[in-house]
Amino acid sequence: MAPPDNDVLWTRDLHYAHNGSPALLGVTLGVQQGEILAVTGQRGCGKTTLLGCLSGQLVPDDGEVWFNSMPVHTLTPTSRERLRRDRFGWIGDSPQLVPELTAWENAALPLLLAGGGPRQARRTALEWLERLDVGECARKRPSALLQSQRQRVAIARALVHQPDVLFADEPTAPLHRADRAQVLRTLTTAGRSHGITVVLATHDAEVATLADRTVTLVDGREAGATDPAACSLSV
Ligand SMILES: Nc1ncnc2c1ncn2[C@@H]1O[C@H](COP(=O)(O)OP(=O)(O)OP(=O)(O)O)[C@@H](O)[C@H]1O
Repeated sequence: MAPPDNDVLWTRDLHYAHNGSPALLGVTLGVQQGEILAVTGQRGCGKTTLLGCLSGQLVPDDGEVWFNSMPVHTLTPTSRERLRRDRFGWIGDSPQLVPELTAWENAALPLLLAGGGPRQARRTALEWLERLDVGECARKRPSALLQSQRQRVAIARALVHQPDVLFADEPTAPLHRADRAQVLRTLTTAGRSHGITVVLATHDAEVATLADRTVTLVDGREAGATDPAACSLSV
């Protein structure tokens, strides 16, 4: 089944189990172009697994994932890798930077991997580092940075190539409370001004207020979604 025209991302009846332990039990949702969608729910409800399936990191056991007209669930590993590199950005709850590279080199990686010129890549990376208040760290390696600075560099790296979709899984987890609002503002402003669709997983209701829409998961299902098996038993 093809996705609705106005959804940039779309899933139908998504199921995923980690080593036999169910994490998603039939999630169906659409995300519109340029929308900021918060995925909320208690710890362990399936947020990270859902983002993993949407972004092509995980292949669902059942169900469909579409990015525009591309069936992500049937792509080869190489095509999924390319899709993730070229069209998606990812921010996790702990920054994974290349230790041998400086902050600006880390931030510029997506542009360099896409074959961009080093001078332009450096300039763009420096602009994002400035925007995220870590411009002064540009020449330092990750080991010389605070955890909160490393996370800002990771966020710059996720945005530097202006992805179509940014997946952010608890992006402010390593930040102090005072830093969170500024980083979230930068993220959402970047999303809105560059037309980037943002899918933001968080268990923090305050963070979710910055989104256009919120989907809540409960035990691997959307809150309010009913278990078809339970329905058929109850009629
Ligand atoms: N690699 C794994 N191996 C086995 N079980 C896993 C694995 N990753 C997640 N799970 C289980 O799958 C379920 C969903 O986990 P997931 O991380 O997607 O939820 P979450 O809502 O993102 O939680 P959190 O807020 O703690 O990150 C949980 O029961 C979790 O224990």
